[in-house]
Amino acid sequence: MFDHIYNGFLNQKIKDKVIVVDVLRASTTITTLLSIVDEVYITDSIERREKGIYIGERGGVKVKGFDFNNSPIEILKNRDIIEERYNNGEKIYLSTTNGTRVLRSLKAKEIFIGAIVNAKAVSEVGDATLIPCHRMGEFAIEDIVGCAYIAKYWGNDFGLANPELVINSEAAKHLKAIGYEGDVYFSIMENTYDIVGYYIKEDGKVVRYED
Ligand SMILES: O=C(O)[C@H](CS(=O)(=O)O)OP(=O)(O)O
Ligand SMILES: [Mg+2]
Repeated sequence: MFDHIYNGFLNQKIKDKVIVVDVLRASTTITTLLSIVDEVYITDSIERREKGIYIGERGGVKVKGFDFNNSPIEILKNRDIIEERYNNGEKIYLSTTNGTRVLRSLKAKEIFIGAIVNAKAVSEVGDATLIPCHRMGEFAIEDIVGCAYIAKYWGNDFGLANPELVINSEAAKHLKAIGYEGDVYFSIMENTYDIVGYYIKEDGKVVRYED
């Protein structure tokens, strides 16, 4: 059933508006960051090129030399220092294994960031194509579930808006194995935020969407 749905996502017509969904954890992290700062730069590099706050991971493990992992809980635990450094002029850079690479490669007129933590808010951007991210090139059930949570507000969740599917996903098992179980439970807390990230491709950054 899931392959059929995933292929359905892959074969859908890309509308002017797309919603990129990476529940574990890039979309959840970006939405969390936008509750603290006004913009998040998206990069696929793991180098520290200029002064700034570098956040990211490869395979779930914080990049050596980065400040924080792609972890919403780690970010909230450090929100004061992030806010202080950001207010002192440092940019925030996010680089993750899957989600930020999908963002940088996607071509669409308007690109929004969707997750379970902002499902209702992002569903209100209007008629959009849901783009579930992969996980290292493989099908990621947690991202299909995230799309279902958003589609629920359009009238049909395909019976997939089920947090157990996220908790029991391979990505969640991996995060639990490397000590980030808290992020899994944080990521399934529906509508924690009414913030929607909007990716300005030409600037390489995500800002809060103001409709
Ligand atoms: O950091 C994450 O949760 C994942 C990497 S993995 O799937 O845990 O290896 O990256 P993301 O780009 O957020 O899917
Ligand atoms: Mg992911």
